[in-house]
Amino acid sequence: MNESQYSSAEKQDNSRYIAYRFYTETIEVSKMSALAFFEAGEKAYQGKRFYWQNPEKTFTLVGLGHAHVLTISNHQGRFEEVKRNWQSLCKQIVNEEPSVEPILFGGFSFDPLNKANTLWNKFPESYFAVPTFQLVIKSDRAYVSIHLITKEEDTFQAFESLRKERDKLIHAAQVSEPIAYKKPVVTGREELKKTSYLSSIEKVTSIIKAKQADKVVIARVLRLDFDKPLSHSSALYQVSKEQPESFLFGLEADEQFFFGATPERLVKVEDRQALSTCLAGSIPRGKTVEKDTELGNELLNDPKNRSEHQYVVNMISKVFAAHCSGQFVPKKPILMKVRDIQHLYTPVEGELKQGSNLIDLVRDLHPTPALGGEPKQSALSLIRQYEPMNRGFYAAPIGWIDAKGNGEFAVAIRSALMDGKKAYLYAGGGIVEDSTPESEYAETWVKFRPMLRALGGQLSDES
Ligand SMILES: C=C(O[C@H]1C=CC=C(C(=O)O)[C@@H]1O)C(=O)O
Ligand SMILES: [Mg+2]
Repeated sequence: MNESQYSSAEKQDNSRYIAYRFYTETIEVSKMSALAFFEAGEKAYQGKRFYWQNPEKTFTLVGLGHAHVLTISNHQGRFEEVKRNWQSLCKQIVNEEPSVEPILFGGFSFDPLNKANTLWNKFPESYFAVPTFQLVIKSDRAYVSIHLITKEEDTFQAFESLRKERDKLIHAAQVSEPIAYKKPVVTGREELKKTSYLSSIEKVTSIIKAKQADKVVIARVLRLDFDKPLSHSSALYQVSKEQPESFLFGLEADEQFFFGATPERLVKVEDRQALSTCLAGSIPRGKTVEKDTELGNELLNDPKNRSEHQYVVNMISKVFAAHCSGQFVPKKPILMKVRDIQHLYTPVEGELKQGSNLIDLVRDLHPTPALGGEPKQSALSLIRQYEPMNRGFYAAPIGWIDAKGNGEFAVAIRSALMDGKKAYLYAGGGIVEDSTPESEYAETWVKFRPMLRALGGQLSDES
């Protein structure tokens, strides 16, 4: 990404935004396919698009073009800066009561202090954008907004041409034929640094046994090669078919594309009600109802998985106690079943205290011990030391916040980075005292499955 194209938030103080005016205009349109709208922006906005849909499918969001970008490289204050910059920008919104709130979408990298070689060269360590064209589909109604953030006083011409462009995009999305996406053709598949991954589990397990940490999540990468570059809308389409009951997300940074279908919510805030998800502890689905129930019960009663899970519950409860009142945490986990895997699941709820907001929760929750470990700082430094890669945005917070402070962030797992004719798939697992490299390795295969099927990368003996 060419830095000079973007305003670096490091240089921005609040006063800087006073010169800006933030114009927004929304129209309601006939319901259309969100993916068709994303696809309609392929030529003009590739590299500057995003896609989001919640698991309930009650909220879909697509962004085309950048009305404003926040890239932050001050890793210590990155959450604060995003929060402050977004709040300042929202103060410049010209419209009194926009019918749809403008939205900031993006994410934070997993660990900006990890200096290992990175594949994520187009992704800044914090990367958020206000889209030029924003499609929101909620309660079965569709809205398209134009956002224009400018210092110019006279916006008449600029707005007129944006309206023309908006109408073209809507038309293209509404009249397009349903796209018959084909499965990509995989020409190669490689497990990167498999030996280092296996030995890092052994090493970390012995560190945990020596009581130097309680839990550490270790992950690995699988590379797929294709005969030609994949279209990003096709990648989203394929993965949505493989794991429909998840958050579906996609974020472009120039020619790189990060996407996935994750079952894990980091945190959602709606009218000051906060909701987080403890999701850790895994077992495959059974082929029959009986086998599936048996495996589910095994997971619910397995001490290793219950301990993996409990670290997450304790940590999220602590963060909620600091930011919320009236928090509710069920005493025992239940099962979350997605297509290939069952997880232990505990929802945590509370009401935001005065002075706390969504980004504060993201800052303090990330990474939960479902992705980092316990204690947090020791786990992060063990990951830096032993995990043979740079996670980039894998396992990191990705999501949106609107001008009223409502929004939702997911944990970007079950995901892949697409880069031309290559895709890098990520999966990991929680290492506790009684983990073994073989069973963790097997667990990552189950986690890779939906993405592998989506991209046509499974071998013939893998379902
Ligand atoms: C780290 C991943 O999953 C986390 C989320 C749910 C269950 C997990 C587990 O059982 O190990 C992991 O903590 C991943 O999918 O890459
Ligand atoms: Mg696990």
